[in-house]
Amino acid sequence: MRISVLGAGSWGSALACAFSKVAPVLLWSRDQAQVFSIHTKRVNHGYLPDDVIFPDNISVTSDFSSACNADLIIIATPLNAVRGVLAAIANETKQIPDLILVSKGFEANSGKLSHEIVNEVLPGFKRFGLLLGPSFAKEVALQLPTAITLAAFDLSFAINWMQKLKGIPNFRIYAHDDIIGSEVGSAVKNVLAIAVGISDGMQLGFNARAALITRSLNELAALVLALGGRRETIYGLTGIGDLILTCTGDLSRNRQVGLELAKGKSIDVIVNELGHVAEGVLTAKEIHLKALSLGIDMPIVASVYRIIYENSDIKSEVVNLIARAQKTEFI
Ligand SMILES: NC(=O)C1=CN([C@@H]2O[C@H](COP(=O)(O)OP(=O)(O)OC[C@H]3O[C@@H](n4cnc5c(N)ncnc54)[C@H](O)[C@@H]3O)[C@@H](O)[C@H]2O)C=CC1
Ligand SMILES: O=C(CO)COP(=O)(O)O
Repeated sequence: MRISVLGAGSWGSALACAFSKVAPVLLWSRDQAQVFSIHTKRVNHGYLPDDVIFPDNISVTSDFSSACNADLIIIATPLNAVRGVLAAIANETKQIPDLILVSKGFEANSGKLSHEIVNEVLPGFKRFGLLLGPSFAKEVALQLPTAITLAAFDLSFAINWMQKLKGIPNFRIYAHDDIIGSEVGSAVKNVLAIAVGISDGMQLGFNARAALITRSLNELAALVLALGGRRETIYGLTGIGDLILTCTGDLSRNRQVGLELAKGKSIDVIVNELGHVAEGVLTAKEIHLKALSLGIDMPIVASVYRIIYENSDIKSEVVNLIARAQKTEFI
């Protein structure tokens, strides 16, 4: 079994390390200097801790063609690069290998989810799944216990790869067949983590954090159901699981964006300083527009949208959230 991972950022590198426990892995990066550095130093400085040493059965390449020659390709770029990567694979080979996508978000401008992008770029192609759930790259790379969901429209695809990837230490995969619910939860939680980061950064307290996470789950649930996901998925790893992780774990880049916004920094400065993708920034706009067009009430997402895109005052947004018209809890 040959596995290729496309994208040598934090998550692609962590997954390469994890999958190398069950098969040889070819890690592709578009950056030749990075390939040379990983090849010679066996670390991916700036993306994973320097004490994560790449095992010998991970090879690194900038040759896209050789990376397409695999039994399984993992696409681990930011979501907005997925369309181009899929097109490049289709351009490279007629025999497209099984694909697992791991990006979280809605595509900028189109508002599409990963599975919709696959359907557009590779019409009729069915052998793909999404690996999503609460999983900080650093902790996976350090082999700390992680449970994650592999969702596919065809459950047998997910079960097949769940079984083939068995044996990665401390990495437990659950198969699932609700791609839409899994994807939507994974995309929305990033925006909500920015909100919780703002609240924590403003030191609004533990009550506020609990309230925000709970009401966030309500918003996440509303969008999952409106877009055709299943209710049970909301309470799974890609729903509440990843929401809790990203809202409370300081390793989250999205939470960090919120913490920095609370200090009064501009979003451009924050994104520039971060040096890694925080999908919630672009996704906030897509989800806000989607909620408006579907008539779904998502006040926390709307606040994050206004703070990022309309330079709205953070303190006023907090006041407005609390002062919203009274309502029953579950309607
Ligand atoms: N870091 C994490 O803990 C986790 C990240 N994810 C998701 O994985 C995706 C990637 O995240 P990270 O690896 O953390 O981001 P990152 O910012 O650490 O790395 C992104 C990598 O993608 C590369 N890249 C960007 N555009 C590209 C393109 N057009 N073609 C080829 N390579 C390109 C960059 O050069 C960089 O190496 C995101 O959607 C994120 O939400 C999912 C689970 C965990
Ligand atoms: O998706 C993640 C963990 O499951 C990573 O979250 P961040 O992108 O906010 O770091």
